[in-house]
Amino acid sequence: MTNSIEETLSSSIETSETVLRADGVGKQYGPVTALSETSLIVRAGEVRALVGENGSGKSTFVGIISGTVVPNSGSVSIGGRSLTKHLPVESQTAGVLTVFQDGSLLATLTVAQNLYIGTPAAQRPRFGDIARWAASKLEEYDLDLDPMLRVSALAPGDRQILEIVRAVMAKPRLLLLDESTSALDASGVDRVLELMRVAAARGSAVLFVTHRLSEVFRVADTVSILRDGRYVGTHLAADVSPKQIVELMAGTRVDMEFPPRHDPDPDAATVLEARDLQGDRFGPIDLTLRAGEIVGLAGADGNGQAQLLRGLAALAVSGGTVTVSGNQLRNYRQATQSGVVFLSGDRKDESLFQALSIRENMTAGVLRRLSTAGVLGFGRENRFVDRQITDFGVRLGTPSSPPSSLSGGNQQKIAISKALATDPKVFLIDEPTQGVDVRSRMDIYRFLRACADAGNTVVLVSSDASELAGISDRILVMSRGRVIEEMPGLGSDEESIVGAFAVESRVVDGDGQDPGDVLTAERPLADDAATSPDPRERNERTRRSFVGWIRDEETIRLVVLTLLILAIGGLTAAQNPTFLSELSLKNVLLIATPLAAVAAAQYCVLLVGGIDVSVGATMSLSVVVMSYLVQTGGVFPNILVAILAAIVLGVVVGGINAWLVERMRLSAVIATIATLGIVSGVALTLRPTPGGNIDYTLIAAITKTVGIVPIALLVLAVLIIAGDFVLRRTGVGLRVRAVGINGAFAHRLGIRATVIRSFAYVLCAVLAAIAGVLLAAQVGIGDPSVGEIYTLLAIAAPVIGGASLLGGRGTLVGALLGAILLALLMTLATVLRISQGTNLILIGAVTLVAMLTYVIPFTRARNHRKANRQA
Ligand SMILES: Nc1ncnc2c1ncn2[C@@H]1O[C@H](COP(=O)(O)OP(=O)(O)OP(=O)(O)O)[C@@H](O)[C@H]1O
Repeated sequence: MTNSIEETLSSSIETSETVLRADGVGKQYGPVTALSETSLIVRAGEVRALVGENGSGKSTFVGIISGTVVPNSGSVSIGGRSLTKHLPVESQTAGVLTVFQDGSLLATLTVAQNLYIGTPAAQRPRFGDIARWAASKLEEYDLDLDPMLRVSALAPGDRQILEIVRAVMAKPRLLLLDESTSALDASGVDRVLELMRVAAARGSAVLFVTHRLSEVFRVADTVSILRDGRYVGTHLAADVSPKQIVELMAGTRVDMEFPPRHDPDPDAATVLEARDLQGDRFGPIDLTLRAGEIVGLAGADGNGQAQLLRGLAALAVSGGTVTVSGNQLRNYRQATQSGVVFLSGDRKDESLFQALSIRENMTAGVLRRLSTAGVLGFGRENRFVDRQITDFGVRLGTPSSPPSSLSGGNQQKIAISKALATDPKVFLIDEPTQGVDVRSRMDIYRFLRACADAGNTVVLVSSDASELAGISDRILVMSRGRVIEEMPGLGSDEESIVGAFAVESRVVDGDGQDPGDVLTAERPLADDAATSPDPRERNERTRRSFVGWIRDEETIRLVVLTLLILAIGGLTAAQNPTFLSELSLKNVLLIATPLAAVAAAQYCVLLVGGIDVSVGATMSLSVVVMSYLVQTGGVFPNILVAILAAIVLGVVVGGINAWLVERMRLSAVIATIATLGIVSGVALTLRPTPGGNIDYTLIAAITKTVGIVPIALLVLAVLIIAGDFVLRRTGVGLRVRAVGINGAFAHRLGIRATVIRSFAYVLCAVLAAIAGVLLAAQVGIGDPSVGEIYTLLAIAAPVIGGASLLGGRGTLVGALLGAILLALLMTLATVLRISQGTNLILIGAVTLVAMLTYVIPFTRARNHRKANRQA
């Protein structure tokens, strides 16, 4: 075998254009060398596999090429164009599209919006045409998905394929796939390999990372190997065997035998018994698990295997019983007390505590064992952690780092070691070797077998049928949420397992039975709903078209909020008819004007996932500045000068906030609390006590009304509606919302998330300073603390209007209505002659009612949808 890539490849891919050239690239994370001196060339039309053990630097290499990781050394060029900025947008412009290990689909956006946002700008349709465009693309790639469906409603396998289709359909120069088949079953893998072939046939260079070596031999022309962050070599796939590749990856001989199985013992003690068990997408199911056995759950993706596994841990169960050693389980707490441990396939959100260190994650389940009289023994803890790291072959920098510093496979090893350390009686594990290299996979199989041999039971779900065949004593094949066949593990193989659920599909296709009875491998449960003639399905469609008619949930919120304002107004008028007088209503709207401006300001940062608690102080400072600049008899008693000064003030304060949050990486709350202090201090220094009369021309201009509505509020309303139009009906708006939904994913998609967030902070401060101008006209004097009460009101108003502190949600109009509602409530003390205290209680209570009004119906609607899907 040769290590010279050029000589090896020139014979096969011959004279094709060089697409990717990486020369000596390296990356260091503190003491960890993730990648060193790696040089690769990939040509047009070539499918290259990149393999290596966990932590060998594959994702780092993919990250460098796609612009998400900045290398410490070396150079990269795409199609002859050097990458110098190392940003996703630069790589994408050069023609690189990447499907990342943990994805980059935005769950709360629709399929169509996700397709749009991940497609290079030059190939995107007009924003108004995205539904039709997406439908035609989905049809072209034979993907049976509703373009208007939210991605969160898709099965994991469908998400993975959607993401790959999105990249392939853009015909990139270089297609990068980082473990893109890890959650796919056999038919899903077939599709992805086919998509790679299509991309290569069209002239793309394809580089894919995988731990499934069978894929290398099915699709790759060439294979490059990394070991411990170093480039080992590149070979023609036809010239090497799986065993050779494994040994090149490990640098040593590797035993690839599954651990030996014993004959099943029918007299072994029952450990877990499930009767009529049912829940989301599965059941009713009867199951008996015995001591010493490993049971595999097989089936096409989305047929209830993962849900049944959760059900056995008493999670999300809607009926039936689970009994462990005679104790009936009512919840997961009881399950864990009875020795049941469930390890989810979602290691990022459910298996590891991301905020804790690797060490804390490893010891979380065994603290009692490592403690004396409730005090953790450091020596014992260190010895335990060191042993686990060695036993599970974890490659890491230091155990005090967070799990995010580990490669994907090493995170999985930590998750498994953490679960096994608790000596589970029943170990329920979803995708145990997802993202794990071949050698470590064998180690994990041995650990699972040892767990069973100790008299416990292991149940695993895996999309890899050969894994189930190799490790399981019994295999339960599931279809449409039921167990349709049981087969012994011994003697089974990938073909016989996949054949068991594929037969179901042939039966349906062949004799035309009701497709609702049996789920096909091609049409899993989640998609099945789209074509089923079930009456509940019709209800769901009617509901969807109703929601479509009134646009969406955000619109429902606006309607509810308007009704709430009218109801409170009506009740107040019934108590005190003078409330409906022109003067009284005008008063409410005047109070609402600066509040609406600062609420819109706050919404700008909330939308992109930030928060600015300095807005009230900025308003105060703006009022103080106005009291000098546009005071009676002053030099510039002019509204334009006032606005200009507010813009300058806002740019300075917002610029500082943006710098602290985006550049210095301070938490938004902490950073803006600091600016709140500084800005308040400046206001107090300029005007230690209230003083300086604001010029009447400014007051008159700002408090002028048309009927009962202040002109300033009308102008604001027009700007707010225009803002919402841009945010919800244009591609620019979608990209801004994407930053709030998931900033990291938006960055991967080539969206300049940092620039957008920085701009949001500046815009927020500018609007807050303008709100200060509006307030100055109302208070008429330079009061240095007049803005204080707006600090919290500015957050409450947009949140009442549907914004989320987590970003990406709500509308500007919602913030406006929230401000009007709060202004209305603030006037009640005078109108209803109630005490300030009672008024505050009322404001709090109505705010809560407003929020609950949204939450309850939507939670019900969600449950209703879920129930329909389960049916
Ligand atoms: N952000 C980070 N901070 C610190 N160390 C990191 C970081 N990202 C990766 N590493 C380290 O760099 C090394 C290479 O990681 P990388 O993710 O490239 O490996 P990989 O080959 O893709 O592994 P896997 O197959 O498990 O996904 C690992 O040891 C990992 O712990």
